[in-house]
This record gives sequence, C-alpha cells and structure tokens, in this order.
Amino acid sequence: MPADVPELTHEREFLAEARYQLGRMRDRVAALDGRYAGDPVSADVLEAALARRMEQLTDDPEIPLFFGRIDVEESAETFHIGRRHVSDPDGEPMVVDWRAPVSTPFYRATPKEPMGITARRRYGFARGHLTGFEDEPLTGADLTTDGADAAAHSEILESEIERPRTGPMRDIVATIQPEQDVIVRMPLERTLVVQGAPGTGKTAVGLHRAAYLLYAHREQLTRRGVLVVGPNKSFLRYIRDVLPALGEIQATQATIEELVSSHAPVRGTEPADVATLKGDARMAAVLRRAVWSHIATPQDTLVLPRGSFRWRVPAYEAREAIEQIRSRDVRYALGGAQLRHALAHRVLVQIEETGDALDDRAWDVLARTKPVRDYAAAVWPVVDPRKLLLRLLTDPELLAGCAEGILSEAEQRLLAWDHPPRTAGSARWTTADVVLLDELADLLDRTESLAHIVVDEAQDLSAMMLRALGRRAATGSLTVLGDLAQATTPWASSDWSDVLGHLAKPDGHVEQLTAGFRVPADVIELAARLLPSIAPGLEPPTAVRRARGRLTITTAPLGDVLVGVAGLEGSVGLIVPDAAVPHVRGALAAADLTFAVVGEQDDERPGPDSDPDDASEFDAHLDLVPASLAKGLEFDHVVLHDPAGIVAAEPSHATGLRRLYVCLTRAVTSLVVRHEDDLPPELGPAASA
Ligand SMILES: Nc1ncnc2c1ncn2[C@@H]1O[C@H](COP(=O)(O)OP(=O)(O)OP(=O)(O)O)[C@@H](O)[C@H]1O
Repeated sequence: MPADVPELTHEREFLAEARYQLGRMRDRVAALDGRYAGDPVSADVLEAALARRMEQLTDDPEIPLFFGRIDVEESAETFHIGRRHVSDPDGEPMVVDWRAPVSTPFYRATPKEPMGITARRRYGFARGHLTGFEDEPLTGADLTTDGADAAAHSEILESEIERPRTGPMRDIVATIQPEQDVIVRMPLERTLVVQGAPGTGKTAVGLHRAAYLLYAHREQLTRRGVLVVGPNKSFLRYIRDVLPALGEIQATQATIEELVSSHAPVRGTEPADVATLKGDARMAAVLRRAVWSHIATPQDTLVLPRGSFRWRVPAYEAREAIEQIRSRDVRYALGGAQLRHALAHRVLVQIEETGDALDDRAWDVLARTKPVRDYAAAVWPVVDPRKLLLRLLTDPELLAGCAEGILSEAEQRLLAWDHPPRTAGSARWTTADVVLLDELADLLDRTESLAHIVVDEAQDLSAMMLRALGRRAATGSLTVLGDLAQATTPWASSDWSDVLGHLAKPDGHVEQLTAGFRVPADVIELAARLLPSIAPGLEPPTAVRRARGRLTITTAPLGDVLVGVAGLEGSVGLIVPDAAVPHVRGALAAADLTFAVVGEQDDERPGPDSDPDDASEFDAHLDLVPASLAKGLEFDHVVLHDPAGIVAAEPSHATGLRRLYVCLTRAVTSLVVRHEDDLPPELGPAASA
C-alpha cells in the first residue's frame, strides 16, 4: 500500500464529507411527511417508501461508504464506488452505487480492455476507518508487463478474500470478480444456471444479482416480487444479512417447503423411492388427467324456468360448449365459470329471439341461477386439490385410470398409501405431496408469477419442485445456482438442461464459475479425489487463496482434536453424521465447551416480542453441524468427524460420497478429518496413510 500521506489525508477528508452528505440526505427524507399525500392510501404508500428510503440511507460507521475509485479517461472525472449513492447539495454524485452502469469498469476493466478508465483504486479499511489505498494503472506509461496482471496481485483484494469468516455470510461487493460481475449484471429477461464447484461464489453472486436487478428494475421488481429460495431454514439464516447490507430489504426468502405449504402443512415423511416417484415429471401428466377426468359428458337438457317460460339448452349444445372451452386450454376452474356463461348465453340468445333486449348484467344473472349452476357443477364439478390427491393415493382404480401408459403397475402400487387417512384434513402430507398439491392448484387456477427467483442448491430439487418454481416465474426469470457434484437427494438432477426444461425455460443458458474463494488447495485436492466417482465430467475449482491450507487426517480422540482448534481465530464447524449429534453434543457439554447446534433454531417459532436480530447459530465460535445441514455453509476451521458414517447414512453409496464431498469443502483455512473406521476408499490410499 503506498505511503502517499497527503493523498491518504485527502481521501479521508473526502470520506468524512461523504458521510456528512449522507447524513444530510437522511435528514431531508426524515423531514418529508407522508401524511400530506392526497388520500390515506397514497399516504400509507408514501410513508412506507419514506421508511424504506430512511433505512437505505442509514450510515453504519463500520461499513465503508466506498471501497473503490475509477478515473475516467475522456472526462478526467473520478468516481468513488460504494454500496449506495451519495450526492452533494447540488445533486453531483460523491459516491456512485456499485450497481450503476458507470461502476461496471471498476469490476471488469483490464489493461487489455480498459473500458474508458485510466486507473482503478482500491481502499483498505479497518472497522470503517480508511487505512490505505492501492492504485492499479490500466493505461499509459505506468503500465509494465507486470501491471497487466496487477489485479491478481492486489494485496487489498487478497486480504479481503483471506479475511477470517465469522458470523453469517457477508457481501462481496468490493471484490466481485469479472466473471462473477458478468453474471450479476446479466439482463433481467435471461434465465441462467450458474454451475460451480464448492466455494466459487455461486450464492454470493446470486444474491448480488438480486440486488443488482432490484436496482436496475426497481419499479417492476418491487411490484411483482423477488424471491430467494434456499435448501433449509438454517441456510436462509446464514445468508439473510447479505441483501439488507446492500440496502435491499424487499426480497423474500423461503425454502421450497415454505413456498408450497400454504396448501397443507407438511407433517409426514416417506421412503426415498416413494418421494422420488412423486417428484418425477410424469406425475404432472397423471395429475392433469386426474383433474380433467372430472368432466362428464352432458346427457340431459338444461331447463331454466323464467317467468312463465321454460328455456332449454339441449345436451348436444352443452357438449359443444365444453369442447370449445377445452380447446382454449384454460385452467380448470376458469373453464367451469366459462361453461356457466356459455350455457347462460344460449338461453340469452333464445330470450332475445323473442324480442326481449337484455344486457350483460342479465347474462351474468342467468349464469348465476341455480339451474345453470347445478347443471354446470354436475358436468364440470368443482375439484378440491387435497381431496383429489387423497383419492389418487388411496383408490387404485382411480390412479390406474389416470396413470395408464404413464406409470407402471409397480409404480402405481408404490404410490398407494399403506394406512389411508380418513379425511384430507387428517392426512400426514409429505413435502413431495404438498408439491403435488401445488401442481394441482395450478391446474385449477393459474399461479401468480413473480418478476425474478434466485434458487440456490438447485441440483437437489425434483422435477416437480422445479415446476413449482418455474410456474412462479412464468412471466419472469430465474437465476439457478448449483453444483451437480453436490447433489445429495435421491431425486436430484444430473443435467442442467433437464432442470431448465422442468422450469419451462428451455432457452436459459449455463454459466460456469471455476475460481474457488473458499477452499484452500490442499483441501480441494483431497475432496477432488471423489469427483471421478460422483460427477465424472466436472473439474475441481482452482483455489484463489494464497495459503494452501492445513489438512490433517487423524484417528486421535475427538476431544483432543477440539482442544486443538478451540483457540484458533475464526469460526469452527464440527460436522458429524446426523445420528451422532446427540452423542457429540453431550460430549461437548461435558467438556464445558460453548457451542450452537445448526438447525436448532428451526423449531423456535418467533414470538411477538422476539428480535429478528437475535444472535443466530452463526454467531457462535463453535458450531455443531449435522452433515445434512452443512450444504452452503462455511467455517474457518472444520473438524469432520466420522466420514464413513456420513457416507453410510445416505440411501445410496453415490449419494453418501456426494454428501462427504459437500462436508469436505466447507473449510476456509484448516480441515481435520477425524475417523475411527476406515476412510472411504474413493478418498485414495494417501488419505488413509
Ligand atoms: N469475489 C469474491 N471476493 C471475496 N470473497 C468471495 C468472492 N466470491 C466468493 N467469495 C467468498 O467465497 C465464499 C464462498 O462463496 P459462496 O458460498 O457463494 O460459494 P458457493 O459456490 O455458493 O459454495 P457452495 O457450493 O459450497 O455452496 C464466501 O465466503 C464468499 O463470500
């Protein structure tokens, strides 16, 4: 870092002035009053907008107001780049938002393609205090051959990447890399899949893309909604601070289960083969048939008494009306309403032929008369998703009729419930069932579409789950994040084009991230030994961390291993087979160690007085992590206990190895693999040496 003291002083003064101006902007918003809006509704909307704006303008002295600067060649202007826009009283920008188009060269310019800037500056901060800066020339005489590669040697960049990981995930806005920035700023209309090995920044990039899109298409996205879908609640707690730190509080976060559980609460579990079949895309065709099989062929004449007349619609006309409606490919419930109107219209025409002039209101009234409603309900009955699914899973004859030519007889038997519940209300629905209910609900009534969905760990979703997401982005787009090598569900995908097909976005395309920001080289090399067995086509990431990391494989007692890591700086994750959690937890408590158990907050329902900022499991120095919840998380130091047990806990060996791959790739600085049983042979002979 250069010791250019006057320049550093100048930059500090600029920072102080920018902070002052941010305070002024906040004061100005605080002085505005939503109550002066024209009407109460506008006042509410305005008050809410002002509150949001106030939140966006909050100045946290610990968070640097800017982290970079670019010098523009043509105008000779300089722009400081930060998390939010700050302007002076004349409206001139002092700090530009990292998402503004003018900031793009900060992330992407290279000496080969300087994008109109002559230099890039990066700032170093310690607890909000500006400690130094680093200049990188992009054009001109200063540019040596070494300079061409300066980005790779930026000390500030490296120390940011190497900074110890404590607490929940944080933003990477100061150090987004060019290939990541391309993904972040991809146009809204594009659905894309980001495939990347562990620690390549998929989650970080997906969240920054959400923040970028909210900035670039604020009105559209706020109106139609942005959703972030993660694999489980502890993962969502792990990432929940990233968007607010970027000033974005308007994206909803949910697990797939939370998303569909409005149809029925999930209370049951089932064998993997049953859940896998229920997640198969063929189930969509079975359900479609089940819904539409309700329509009967009209045999009777509709008779509608009105005054002294009895108007009639013969059965063949009702049949014609049904055929016409079905040819329009409408949702089932809308079709029912259209049938009532079609029948009423035929009566209306007859009435008009007698010389009576009727208007649209009369048409509506006719459609709502009891004879019309009863007739339509008999041939186009109302369908209740839960009752229908219950019947399908308990009535082999009905299922056979709907699944003929789609599911084999053995598959149909697999779906049948052993102990049928008496009513749909008392059924112990599983996650896969509730996803089927979501499909049924959409066959009846179109699901509302959001503007954008970011879905993480997407490789683990079944075809039916993907369909549930796809329909929520029918008129929007998705950012799909995942790694095929980390697929650990029996229904996981092995091909991204299948995923795009199930999402109904076949034109989406796949981007790859290959630079690994988390896992040090020695640890990657060990984990990568599993790749030929679990995902033969995929390459391991290239570690960008300077340190090669510390890897220890030991049979020492767990207590000794923990004593070894307890005093280290940064977070410690003790990953164990799920079944070992109670035992290890007891041992940790007996040893008087302070720790949190990942996933345990899931059962705590937030009460009216609970503070959303309450410390989460990720604020603890030591976390006990059930292997099934390790996905997506990271710790400075990982102790992986009983790898063979982690593999054996999964329904198949291949899935077990993938789970192990996930657990091996959580470490930022050091990994201790602690085992008593033999290590899985796929880890190679050297590992057991
Ligand atoms: N450009 C970057 N600069 C600094 N840190 C980064 C950058 N990109 C990613 N990281 C960090 O690398 C770590 C891994 O990122 P992230 O969790 O997004 O990876 P991932 O690909 O989703 O991993 P996994 O597949 O294991 O879920 C995080 O700590 C993240 O902040």
